[in-house]
Amino acid sequence: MKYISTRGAAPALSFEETMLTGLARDGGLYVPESWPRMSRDEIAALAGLEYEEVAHRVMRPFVGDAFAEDELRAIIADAYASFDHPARCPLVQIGANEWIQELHHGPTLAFKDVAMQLIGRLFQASLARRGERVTIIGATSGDTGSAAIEAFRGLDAAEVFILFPKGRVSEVQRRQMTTPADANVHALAVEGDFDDCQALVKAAFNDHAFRDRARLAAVNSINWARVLAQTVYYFTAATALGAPWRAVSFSVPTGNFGDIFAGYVARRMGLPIGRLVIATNRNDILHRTVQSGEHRRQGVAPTISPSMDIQVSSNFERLLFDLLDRDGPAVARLMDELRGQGGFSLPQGALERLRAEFDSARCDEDQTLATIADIHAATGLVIDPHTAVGVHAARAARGDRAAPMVVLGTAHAAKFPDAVERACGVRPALPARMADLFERPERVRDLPNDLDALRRAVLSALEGDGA
Ligand SMILES: Cc1ncc(COP(=O)(O)O)c(C=O)c1O
Ligand SMILES: N[C@@H](CCOP(=O)(O)O)C(=O)O
Repeated sequence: MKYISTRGAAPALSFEETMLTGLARDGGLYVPESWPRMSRDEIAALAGLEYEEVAHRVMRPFVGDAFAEDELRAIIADAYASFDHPARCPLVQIGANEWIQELHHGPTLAFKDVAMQLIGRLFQASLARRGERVTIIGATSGDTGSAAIEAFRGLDAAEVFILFPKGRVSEVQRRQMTTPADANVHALAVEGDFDDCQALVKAAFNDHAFRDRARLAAVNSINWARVLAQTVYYFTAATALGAPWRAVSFSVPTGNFGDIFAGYVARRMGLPIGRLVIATNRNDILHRTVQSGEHRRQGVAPTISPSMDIQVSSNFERLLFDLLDRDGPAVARLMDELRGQGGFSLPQGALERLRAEFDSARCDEDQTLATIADIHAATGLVIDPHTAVGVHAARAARGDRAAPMVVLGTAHAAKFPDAVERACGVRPALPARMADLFERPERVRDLPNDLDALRRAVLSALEGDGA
């Protein structure tokens, strides 16, 4: 399998090269040159298998011969051994034919661990084989950062720089990033919002001299391997609920559009997904795009679901590539408009295709709090605000009640204790292994929203100069 850039002007790469490269050198995102299909029988055969076996069968066609059969199996097994639930991503019923898929059973209590635990190990194997070292720079609105740090901390082959928006992540999220003592981990608090952090990361990749000097690598969903690993749980949930013999719908709390794009990939592979609901908080660029065809960013508003406080949804570019019949130069023109003029209008055909693939709904702050309270009262479950946005959207866009609706439960409530307590009166506790999080010393450096400052911070850490 080869991977091509959404902007059409970078060389095609193998899976391993794509994973190690991150952003394409023309500024685009890598996607598979075609979507591998699974037959009905192959999908039916996934029902009841261990999560690890499903992961292997779903990902294998994308990985090609980059990793030997046994090596890939061993890496997958090791990655998910770090999860605290035997099903890895279990389903919990919350209503009539309505389910939450809990994706928070990994080490940092958010869905990011599902992919990050795997790609940390894939990177390690690959870099060891090649005798290479990389510098990871990542942007986070709270969860990617801690998952990346957990997956790469202490590794000789990677130096990790995580940019988070200062004052705009929860205290638990911040401490998860600032308390690891490993020398290869650098937490950077940026004066700005998540979009600023992500723009800085992309700008650093687009400075080719710096990128090559520091040997940059990406672990955001810029990296195709992240999205790929996230397609697996759509298969485990859907086959547990009757696919491929009936369609199963998903509601996905959405920010950077990576998690829901993984659902779109599963559908392209043949999984019968009914509705795919984009669930947004007040930062609703994606909902507005589906409603109006205008993809136009506004300022980022802080919310109680901070990990979704995003207005430039990176992976929308991957979808756009398909919506525009894989016309790279056309994607590049629209992305230039987004950067230069703050937005663009979807061409008519593209809007119709978008609406054929996705539903959308927006959830404001009061609705988020009310949903946490409702679910707690009805089921005793304590859900986090991002998951609540997903539940609200699922109910708003439900459609055929005979089709199971799965809400992706993207984080553990204990990451957002203040909002959750306000909503339902219960203050969710961190697991025992994290009980001393608030006593651990923090290590963090402030960073202005400035590319030059980022380059200096990275080079001074790597080379002891340039500061
Ligand atoms: C808890 C949580 N929910 C939802 C999202 C949105 O996911 P995505 O950015 O893949 O759309 C994020 C951030 O990515 C998150 O951390
Ligand atoms: N919500 C994310 C934002 C980054 O998303 P990614 O999937 O591109 O890494 C976060 O919590 O950091």
